[in-house]
Amino acid sequence: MPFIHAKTNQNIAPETEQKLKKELGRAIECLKGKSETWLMLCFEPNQKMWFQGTDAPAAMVQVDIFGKASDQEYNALTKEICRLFNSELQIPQNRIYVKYSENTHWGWNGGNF
Ligand SMILES: O=C(O)c1cc2cc(O)c(O)cc2[nH]1
Repeated sequence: MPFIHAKTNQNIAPETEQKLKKELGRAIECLKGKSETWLMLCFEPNQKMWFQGTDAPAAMVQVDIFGKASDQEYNALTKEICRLFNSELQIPQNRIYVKYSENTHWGWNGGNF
């Protein structure tokens, strides 16, 4: 049950949002055992964001997972996320942060996994 929460100061057109949704559903498979089946997404476009003193295109992508993944898996996912946000939203890869959180407790449907 991963959760990807992406904030950006760029607009996201409806067709781009669909593409991001589809591609992130594939990218999450970089993490062993994760898939679109349990993936929740949240896009927050048009945010007021500054990085390194400028409001040039930037993104903050937070990935929450239940359990753990390896450094290699995280590196592969960061590569995919940066490639995707660059190709779809024209955000330079050096203006994209990707942050990971591993969670031991995750609730769903009235109970915890
Ligand atoms: O996506 C995951 O991290 C995930 C899905 C899933 C389903 C399930 O029934 C479990 O017991 C664990 C679990 N993790």
